[in-house]
Amino acid sequence: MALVARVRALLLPGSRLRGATLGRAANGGGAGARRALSHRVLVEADPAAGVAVVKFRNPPVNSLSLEMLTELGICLEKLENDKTVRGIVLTADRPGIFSAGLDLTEMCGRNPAHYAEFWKAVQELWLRLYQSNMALGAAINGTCPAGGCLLSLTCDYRILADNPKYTIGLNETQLGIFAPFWFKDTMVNTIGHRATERALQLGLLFTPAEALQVGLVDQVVPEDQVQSTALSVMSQWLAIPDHARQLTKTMMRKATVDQLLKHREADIQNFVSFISRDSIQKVLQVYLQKLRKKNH
Ligand SMILES: CC/C=C\C/C=C\CCC/C=C/CC(=O)SCCNC(=O)CCNC(=O)[C@H](O)C(C)(C)COP(=O)(O)OP(=O)(O)OC[C@H]1O[C@@H](n2cnc3c(N)ncnc32)[C@H](O)[C@@H]1OP(=O)(O)O
Repeated sequence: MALVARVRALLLPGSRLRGATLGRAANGGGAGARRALSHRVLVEADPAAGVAVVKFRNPPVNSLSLEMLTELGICLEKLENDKTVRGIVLTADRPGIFSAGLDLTEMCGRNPAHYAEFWKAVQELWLRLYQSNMALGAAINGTCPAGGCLLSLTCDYRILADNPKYTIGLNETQLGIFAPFWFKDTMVNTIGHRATERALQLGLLFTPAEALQVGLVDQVVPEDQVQSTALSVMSQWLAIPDHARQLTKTMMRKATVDQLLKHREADIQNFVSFISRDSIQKVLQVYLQKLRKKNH
C-alpha cells in the first residue's frame, strides 16, 4: 500500500490518529509552543525557535512497525510543510529505549505482499529523512539497535545519553540477517568504510564511549541533558542560511540517495525473497522467542 493509502487506513473511523491536532501546549515548551498528538508520535513545536521535537511513543520498545513508520512519515511531511519549522529533533518520549529497530513481527510469518509493503515503508521513511531539507538532530535517550540506529544516522548530528546500558549500532548479523546496502552506505557516510565493515560484519553494538570514539555519535552527555544539548546544537545548525546548508547536505548525500532510488524495486524484491526463506524465518522466530521468553 502506498503512503497515501496507508494514511487513509489510519484515518478511518476508530483510528486514534483521526482528529490529531496541533494546538497550544498545555504545559512545557516556550511561549507559543505547540503540541501535536497522534497515537505513536508526539510533536512539540516551538515556532519561535523554528524547531520541533518529535517523540516516539510506541510501547513497549518503540519498534518501527508499519503503523509507526506511517505515522512518523505523516508527521514529518506535516512538519516539512510548516514554514515555521526549520529543524527537528528526534527522541523517545520515555528514556530507556530510543527505538528497538524494525518491528520483527512485521518480518515473521507474514506473506510476500506484506513484506513488500513493509519494506517500501522503510525505504520511504529513510528517503524522507535522509533527503530532508530541515536540520535533523537525534537526542538518543535510550538503547538504539539496528533500525533505531539507522534513524539516528539519517540525522545531521547525534547526541547520546551517557549510560553504558544504552548501546547503538547495526547489529543485524547477530540476528542472522544483514544490513542492506543503503543502511551500510548511511553508516559509511558517518564513520567511514573500515569502521563500518568491522561494525557490520560483527554486528557491533557500541557503548556510548565506543560510539563517540568511532564517530557514530557527536557528543555523549549526562542523561538529563540529552534533549537540551540537542536543542542547543540545533541553534548552531540553524544559524547557517538554510539554502547554503541544504545545498551542502544534498551534495553530500545525493549519490547515496540516488543508489536507492535507482534500485528501489529490486531492493524490495531482494528483501522479500530473502526474508521469505524458511531458514531466515526460523532464525528470526528463534530470536523473537528468546526476547519473549525473558519476560515469561
Ligand atoms: C534488500 C536487502 C535484502 C535483504 C536484506 C536482509 C535483511 C533485511 C534487513 C532487515 C533489517 C532489520 C533491521 C532491524 O531493525 S531488525 C530489529 C533489530 N532489533 C533488535 O535486535 C533489538 C531487539 N530488542 C532488544 O534487544 C530488547 O528488546 C531491547 C534492548 C530493545 C529492550 O529490552 P527490554 O528488556 O527493555 O525489553 P524486552 O523485554 O526485550 O522487550 C519487550 C517486548 O518487546 C518485544 N520486542 C523487542 N524488540 C522488538 C522488535 N525489534 N520488534 C518487535 N518486538 C520487539 C519483545 O519481544 C518483548 O515482547 P513481549 O515479551 O512483551 O511479548
